[in-house]
Amino acid sequence: MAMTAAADVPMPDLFAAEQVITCRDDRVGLRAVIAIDDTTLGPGFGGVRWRHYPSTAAAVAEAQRLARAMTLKHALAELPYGGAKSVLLADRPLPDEGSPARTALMSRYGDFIARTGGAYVPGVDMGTTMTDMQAIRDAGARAFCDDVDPGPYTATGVYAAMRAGVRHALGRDMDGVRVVVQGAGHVGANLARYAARDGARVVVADVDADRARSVAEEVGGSVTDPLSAPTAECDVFAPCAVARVVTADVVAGMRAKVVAGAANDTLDSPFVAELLRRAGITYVPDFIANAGGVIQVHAGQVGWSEEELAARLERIGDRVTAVLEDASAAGVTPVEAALQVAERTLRR
Ligand SMILES: NC(=O)c1ccc[n+]([C@@H]2O[C@H](COP(=O)([O-])OP(=O)(O)OC[C@H]3O[C@@H](n4cnc5c(N)ncnc54)[C@H](O)[C@@H]3O)[C@@H](O)[C@H]2O)c1
Repeated sequence: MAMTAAADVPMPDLFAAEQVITCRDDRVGLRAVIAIDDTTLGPGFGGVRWRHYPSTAAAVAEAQRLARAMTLKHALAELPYGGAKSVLLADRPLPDEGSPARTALMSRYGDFIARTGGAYVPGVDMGTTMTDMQAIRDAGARAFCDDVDPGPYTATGVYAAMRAGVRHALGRDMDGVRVVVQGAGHVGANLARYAARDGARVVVADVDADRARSVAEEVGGSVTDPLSAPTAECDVFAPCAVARVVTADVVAGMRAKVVAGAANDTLDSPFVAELLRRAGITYVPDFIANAGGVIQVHAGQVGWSEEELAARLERIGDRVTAVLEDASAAGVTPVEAALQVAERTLRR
């Protein structure tokens, strides 16, 4: 995810989402935007992001874009949730976690969320924590705040997606496949472990050199520098760090045959999907591959056993196979094929 403020943007079409709600309370320093993209499949579930935005328009645009992505993610993961997201505008330094000022702000935000009558269900996203969700819940709103790190579940789903991509593109299993993992964090480190366990040759890139080295040593792999990771010599590039790393320039120099990772918004623009297709590189859409975290949240809500959860995570691989086959048959990008599946699910 981009950590810098997005460039300023024009105010988006507010009617592109089912509902866009602004919330303000100067007494606690709250300014927020809730975007509920689509509730066809259920209540709009999506995290609360807290960061600085250059303008209200930029905040609304990000909330709407991320809410749409959640709609697609839930539809493709066959989860009974709609898509939503909210952003808190960090106009001044954030109160410390657990401080009375932060609790007051989150509690007030919980009042606003409760007013949606359950149409918006928040969870943790960049800048917010389980403690924040608890304060929102204490104010009477529904919020997902199980104290479980979703990273390993997301990694399990991404790995199922990667195996499906490799099978489709290269007709082989993971033994001996060269995988570059960009970002050795909660998802990437686990992904590296899973791939290495199956005999893949793993290369790790992270801006935190110590972290990259330690994960590489653990999995018997090697390290490459973060800047050249997307174009490194390999079979699979797995972006698990920041957004929009696959640009037109990267595609021109890319040597991987498969791109499969966790990073939301992996592609710099929709057209990059077409460039990848033309270059013969199989792109596994991020919003299918990285659904393991939300699947785990749902498992906690409905009480799935670990076995049931594991089976649901593996199903991500089946979905990837179906989408890649559809895309090949129709001569379209996997993103287009996936959007068609989502549209069919939403119109059912
Ligand atoms: N955690 C989840 O369950 C989950 C679910 C869906 C999507 N995602 C997405 O997956 C990605 C990884 O998530 P995470 O939870 O592992 O994050 P994380 O913060 O735990 O790890 C990210 C890692 O990337 C490294 N990094 C940052 N910038 C980098 C760069 N330019 N090049 C190389 N390394 C860089 C960081 O040092 C860190 O080690 C994010 O884009 C996130 O939005 C995560």
